Amino acid sequence: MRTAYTADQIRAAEHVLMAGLPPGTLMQRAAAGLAAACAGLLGRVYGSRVVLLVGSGDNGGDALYAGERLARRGARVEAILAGSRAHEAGLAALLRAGGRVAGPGALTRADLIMDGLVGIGVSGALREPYAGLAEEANAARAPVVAVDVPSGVDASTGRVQGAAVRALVTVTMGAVKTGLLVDPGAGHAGRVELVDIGLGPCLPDPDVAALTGGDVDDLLPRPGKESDKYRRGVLGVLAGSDLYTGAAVLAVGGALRAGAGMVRYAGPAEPVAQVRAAWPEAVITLLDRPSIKDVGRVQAWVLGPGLGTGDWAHELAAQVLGTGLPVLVDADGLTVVARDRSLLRRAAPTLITPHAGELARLIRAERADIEAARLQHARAAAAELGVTVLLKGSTTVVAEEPRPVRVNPTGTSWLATGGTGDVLSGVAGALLAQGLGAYDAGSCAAYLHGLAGRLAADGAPLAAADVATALPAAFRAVAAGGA
Ligand SMILES: NC(=O)C1=CN([C@@H]2O[C@H](COP(=O)(O)OP(=O)(O)OC[C@H]3O[C@@H](n4cnc5c(N)ncnc54)[C@H](OP(=O)(O)O)[C@@H]3O)[C@@H](O)[C@H]2O)[C@@H](O)CC1
Ligand SMILES: [K+]
Repeated sequence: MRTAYTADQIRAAEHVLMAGLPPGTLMQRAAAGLAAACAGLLGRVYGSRVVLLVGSGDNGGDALYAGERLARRGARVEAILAGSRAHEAGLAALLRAGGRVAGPGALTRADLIMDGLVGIGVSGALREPYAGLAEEANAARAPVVAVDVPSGVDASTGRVQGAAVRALVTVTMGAVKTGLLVDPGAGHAGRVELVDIGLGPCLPDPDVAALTGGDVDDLLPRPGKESDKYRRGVLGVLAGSDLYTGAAVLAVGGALRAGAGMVRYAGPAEPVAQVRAAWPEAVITLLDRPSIKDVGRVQAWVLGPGLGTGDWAHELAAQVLGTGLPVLVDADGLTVVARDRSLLRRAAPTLITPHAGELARLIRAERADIEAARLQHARAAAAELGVTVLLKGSTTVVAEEPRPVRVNPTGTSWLATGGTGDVLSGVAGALLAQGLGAYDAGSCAAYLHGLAGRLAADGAPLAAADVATALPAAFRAVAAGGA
């Protein structure tokens, strides 16, 4: 499990750790790790040109001391001082080692740029000249190594207001910051390398966590010798309408490929015909009225993809949400519950899987605000609605009170295409039916779906059905430890 922390959590932990150490110890540990990461990127340090962007705080201090170390190994190190002051001892050390102070023009001749403008001490959008320097660094040909966080990214949330550095690598000190795992910040951070400065024992419970392939493998239910199709978990899928048939096919496909012992599909004639043709494995109930009475026993429900939003959908929603079983609500199901949020008041687990627009309707917020601050909104929605929230998008996050938000590390932009959400709902529903809690089912499903998306896309556009087809490969990659 990869864990991450807010700026306040890091500061508090640093405070405790620093109290027992000689002054400057942590910054030297940080600088040593930073210099080693830069040396690794440069390959040959001697003679290379390193340009430091140095802000007025300790983030600049880290850069100056790392610059000193590289200068002692023969690099030509130049520091651009962005603030009215700079870390005094750090600057003196750099100058003693042969480094010098330069103007912004130095950026064009750099082999490597170190971004030490601001770290966890930033507040608000970057001011000038910091903002302009961030943009010049982004435009330069040299790779950028961000110190602790890319300047302009909020370390606690991943929010970006205005200009922000785009790094190839972010070398982060002591612990990963939440903003490095959540877009848009994650998109600016590049590869995140953690420098151990001894903070571990001082850290509180994490703010967010990201599953690894190994974690997913540990969480996934495996059929045992005693398993039969009923004991492995039966999923009921209420999806599709005479107008939208594809959603039903994709949701059932996702569920069948995600290990459900059996998938029961119930719907009107058109999607029934399509599901029957695509998935002879599914057990089908043709509905001539909105009732789950004749569907048979299930361990969990998926409600919503392509279901429509009229009385039919509302009646089915009321019935499944009235059961004591886990229910996943997606797509049209979300529109129905947004109109009548009392449907979500229930004791059994409920996993909702909105994208930003659907969540906006549910919690009466603006879509743009949700996209800019995904974590906070997912968390707030989970608390307000009393459900587990899987918020889909550039970074998919899973929030459930009172646990750390799970941030999904897999995925590809190619997944932003119609129907992939239907596959995801089938996968998560199948995991619910197999007995995983909503939090684990949601985060494992997001991981596997994102990985299947990557495998299916492989650098080219994909169709949602390809994601379902790639699911077995994703399961195998996780089991083999290769994901
Ligand atoms: N503590 C530790 O033990 C360790 C800390 N470490 C390192 O220290 C970093 C934190 O250092 P920090 O607290 O000095 O804050 P930092 O990120 O440099 O920024 C503050 C400065 O930025 C400025 N500024 C603020 N907002 C701005 C804006 N919008 N636009 C422009 N400028 C803005 C603000 O200027 P002012 O407003 O005061 O003029 C202030 O001077 C941390 O990320 C890590 O790298 C490591 O060495 C490990 C040990
Ligand atoms: K920085």
